[in-house]
Amino acid sequence: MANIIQPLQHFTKFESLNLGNELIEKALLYKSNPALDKAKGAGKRIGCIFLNPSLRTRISTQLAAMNLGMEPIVLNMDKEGWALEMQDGAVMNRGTVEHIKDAAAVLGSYFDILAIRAFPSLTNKEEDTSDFVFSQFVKYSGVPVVSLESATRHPLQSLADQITIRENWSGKKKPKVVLTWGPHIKSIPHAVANSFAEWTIGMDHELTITHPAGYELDEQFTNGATIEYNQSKALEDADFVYVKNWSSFNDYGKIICTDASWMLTDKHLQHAENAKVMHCLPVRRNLELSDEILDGKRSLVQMQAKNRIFAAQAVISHLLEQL
Ligand SMILES: NCCC[C@H](NC(=O)CCC(=O)O)C(=O)O
Ligand SMILES: NC(=O)OP(=O)(O)O
Repeated sequence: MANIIQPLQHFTKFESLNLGNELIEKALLYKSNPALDKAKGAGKRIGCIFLNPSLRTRISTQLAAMNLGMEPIVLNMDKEGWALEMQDGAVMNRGTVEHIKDAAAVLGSYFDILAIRAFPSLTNKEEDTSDFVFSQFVKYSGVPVVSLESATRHPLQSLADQITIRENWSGKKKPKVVLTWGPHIKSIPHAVANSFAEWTIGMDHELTITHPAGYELDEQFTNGATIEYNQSKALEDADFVYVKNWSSFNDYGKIICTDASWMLTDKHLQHAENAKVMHCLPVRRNLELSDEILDGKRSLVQMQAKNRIFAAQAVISHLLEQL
């Protein structure tokens, strides 16, 4: 394949329009021929470390690595690893068994690339917004690190989402993309919403974000988007509607609205006839998003999930070129 345009040390966030386009094109090439670079990662290993549950990210990242001839090894660190100590200088005379600086350095010595999932606590805003846990792995492992969803971002999901938008848009104008908050019963992280906004704006689409008052996201991710508190107004003439719950960012981690009328149904899209609907999954059916939408023609959710393989393959391939 062609030489890389923009080098990348770690894959943790949106970097540039150029790199975004390069990764989307690479992913689409892999989608049409998954075995295109099947010898590229021969003799190399990727460690996929999960501190939280996962279906798509866990499997798609392994498939992506295998398509490149790499060997993936998964560690469910939350269940199978030792309890990790994160604080520098801690006297470890309580529950934690192993310091992150020791564990991350060991993992770095075992693998050529590390991939880490580390969700936020949703109770400690400062630690979460600085991506403290994820950053410790980056700091101490000494190898390229891929985010499998950190406290603040989910870039492999966002890349798969942008690939899906690219495949489903042939209009001449910029597509109108709407990110709409949907109800949920639990406190949910901001990472998917932050990252989707960051990538959608970065890829130069028109983004409108709609949510109840009090659900404003961290502005560093939404600068450049239109914020519209009236959901029906926001949805008018939408080309893509991304549904996602997140907890309050200002009143950190709190649920401040449970209004069921925010759940997206076909009726909400009466002024957006051609709108396609997206969700990262897992989705709480008939709470966040109705069955009629998820099982209907508008839904892109299965395509998004499939594209996770090729998003990961493009990213791992890019990193392999720099090893
Ligand atoms: N990785 C994709 C989404 C992960 C997470 N969802 C969740 O925690 C759902 C949990 C539940 O529905 O009980 C989120 O939205 O950030
Ligand atoms: N969309 C997504 O990241 O799914 P998992 O949490 O199942 O990996």
